Amino acid sequence: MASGQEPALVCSNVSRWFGGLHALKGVSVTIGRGDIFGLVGPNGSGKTTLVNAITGFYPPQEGSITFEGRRLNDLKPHHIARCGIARTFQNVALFRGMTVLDNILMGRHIFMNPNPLASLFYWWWAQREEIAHRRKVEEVIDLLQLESVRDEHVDVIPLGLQKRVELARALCAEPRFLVLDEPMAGMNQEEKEYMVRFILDAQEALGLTVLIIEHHMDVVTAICGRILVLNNGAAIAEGPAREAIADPQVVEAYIGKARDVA
Ligand SMILES: Nc1ncnc2c1ncn2[C@@H]1O[C@H](COP(=O)(O)OP(=O)(O)OP(=O)(O)O)[C@@H](O)[C@H]1O
Repeated sequence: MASGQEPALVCSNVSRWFGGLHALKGVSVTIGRGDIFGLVGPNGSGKTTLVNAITGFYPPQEGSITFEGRRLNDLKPHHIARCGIARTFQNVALFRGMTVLDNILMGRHIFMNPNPLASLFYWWWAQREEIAHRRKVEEVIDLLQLESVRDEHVDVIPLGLQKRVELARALCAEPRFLVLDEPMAGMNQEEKEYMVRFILDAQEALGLTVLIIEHHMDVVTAICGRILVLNNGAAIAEGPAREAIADPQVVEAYIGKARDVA
């Protein structure tokens, strides 16, 4: 984090085990407000596990995670979402059989307060709430240029667009901190370039802090200020993207994995 910058998220000595597997080994990192921060490492190095710890899916068993000064360790994922953290998933996790519009609208669920009695007596209030949700959804559809597919079923649109719909759904939760788990996975070059543009546009327009897991190093160096590199659950390098990627330990971690696979 740059000196004088305010921290958004602080992980201190975060550890997580799955049975006998030590998947995160005392990882510490501070992410500054407004940064696009990269999380990098070979397959199985613990990137998604760290994201799952931050978002409450698999809370850390040791260490602490704070967001804007508030401890997240004991909060459920939906409470963490209400604190202002939204995420997308490594494998597209959209509601099949539903349209693009309905999927994006689901991003508003953290603000919905389903109380049938209140809705009956205060129909005008419920209606006003519905209009506010729709307005936010339309804003995001505009920002991510999804107008032409809004009424399509998500099952029939290309993967690149499905990933953009997931991003739209996350943005509808009005996060201040956005976690993207491999948003470019499976995309061709053109789709990747579009996605990079939309992430940068969203970050700038909405003043977000972004944590992004990414395997494409060209993307990492293009959009991330700082990165953390994990290997076998441990942090092996942290710093400005180009410098950290060139660190001999990082080069060895990637070459070592390639050797194991060959
Ligand atoms: N829910 C789980 N139950 C058991 N083991 C898990 C679970 N989640 C992750 N792991 C294990 O923890 C280790 C780290 O996995 P993780 O998914 O965090 O790696 P990653 O760096 O995100 O990998 P990739 O780049 O392949 O997505 C792996 O050995 C994985 O098999």
